[in-house]
Amino acid sequence: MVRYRVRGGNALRGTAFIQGAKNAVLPMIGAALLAAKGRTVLRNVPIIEDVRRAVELAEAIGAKVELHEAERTLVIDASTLSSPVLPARIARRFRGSVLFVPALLHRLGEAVIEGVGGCNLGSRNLDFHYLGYKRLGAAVVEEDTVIRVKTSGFTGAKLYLDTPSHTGTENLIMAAVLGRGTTVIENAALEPEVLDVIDMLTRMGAKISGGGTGFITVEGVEELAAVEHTVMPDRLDAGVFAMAAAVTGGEVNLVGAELDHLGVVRYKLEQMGVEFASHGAVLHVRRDRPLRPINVITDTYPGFATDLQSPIMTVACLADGASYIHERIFDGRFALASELNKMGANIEVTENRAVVHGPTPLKGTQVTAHDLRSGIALVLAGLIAEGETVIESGYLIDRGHSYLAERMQALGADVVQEISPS
Ligand SMILES: CC(=O)N[C@H]1[C@@H](OP(=O)(O)OP(=O)(O)OC[C@H]2O[C@@H](n3ccc(=O)[nH]c3=O)[C@H](O)[C@@H]2O)O[C@H](CO)[C@@H](O)[C@@H]1O
Ligand SMILES: C=C(OP(=O)(O)O)C(=O)O
Repeated sequence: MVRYRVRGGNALRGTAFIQGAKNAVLPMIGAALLAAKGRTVLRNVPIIEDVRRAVELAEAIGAKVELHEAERTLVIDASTLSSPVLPARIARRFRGSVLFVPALLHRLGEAVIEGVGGCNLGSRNLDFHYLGYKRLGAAVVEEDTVIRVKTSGFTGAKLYLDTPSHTGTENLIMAAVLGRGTTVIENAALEPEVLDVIDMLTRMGAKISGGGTGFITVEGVEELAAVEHTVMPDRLDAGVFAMAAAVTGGEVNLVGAELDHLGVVRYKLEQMGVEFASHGAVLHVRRDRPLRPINVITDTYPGFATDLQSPIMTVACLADGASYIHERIFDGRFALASELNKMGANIEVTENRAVVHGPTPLKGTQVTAHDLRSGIALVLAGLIAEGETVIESGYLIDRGHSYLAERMQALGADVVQEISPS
């Protein structure tokens, strides 16, 4: 059992190093498995639980993987891929497991999906993935809780997504890259992580155009080579550290953070009174005035990232007036509200809308992280609460944020990770 203990009251000051992006490295591990020869080297890998699960899953299907934690480097040899089964005991622990399917289909002609994990945010369908595989020439059979996908080779087709799914776009691109002929994907996701994955696949030899336009064309190629690639910075980690400075009235330098990747999140924080200044690869963030309330509507990139909706709910608890939050991506992403209310917040939730009545002083208590981002949002609440906040399960936070306690402590925060036998 992992828990975080946070004692509030310190304004954060100093330098934080932004980790590599979870939502880029996971599809990149899936992409590395497409290379039948050679060794892929991924740099700037975040040392998070999801990466550890991805390593276990890659090993379970026969790849040889080395995770060099101190060097934040993964070395992947996928030439030995041998099993099409994505075992439930690993795959159900993280969402990124779904990104291994295209490589299994190309390399072994079959993928057996015993389950897919990820944050519990309401319905998280995969129909766009399966419909896409079918249009490209696969058979998809559902047997109880197991889904079997089989193909004797993909042929290019015209695909569309009802909404621009992040992993859906990545998976259909990875399905098309080694297919015969041309595939067009309409209404594709625009997230920076998707573009970084396209960049890596392109260097592997894939022919992909239109990334970032919503309309992607893929010309199939015969084979892909193993390459070295540096994972982009994690915009969600950067957003969280910016909000940690915001809630505590602090001033931090975020090394490696890209202001452009924050999209609308940047403008919403500025409206609240947070200041940003880019100095090359260092993003300076500070807040030295009362926070103003805000309206947030989550959307796909460059809209307000749903993964930062929970953290900004904590920031809104400090704002002088009522903030409105409309969650449009997931139908069950407000479990945080009742946890913040236990700490003294005043948040009303009606379906997918929340009103945060600020400012309310927060008091430390025992709270539950229902998912990764509600967990980190409770850490932010702990930073400004009176007394001690204890957050369980810390594992969910560790799924997506590396060395959290150490990086917070370097800024002067009192955050401790505690591991005890469960
Ligand atoms: C590993 C990873 O990259 N995770 C991210 C990814 O998740 P993920 O890729 O799972 O999220 P999607 O973009 O696919 O899902 C967004 C919405 O589309 C719906 N949908 C999606 C696919 C599908 O086939 N059918 C369907 O209806 C989902 O139910 C959900 O309501 O994007 C999310 C939205 O930015 C982020 O919160 C996650 O951090
Ligand atoms: C929803 C998230 O992740 P996943 O898709 O991996 O569950 C997240 O990172 O907030």
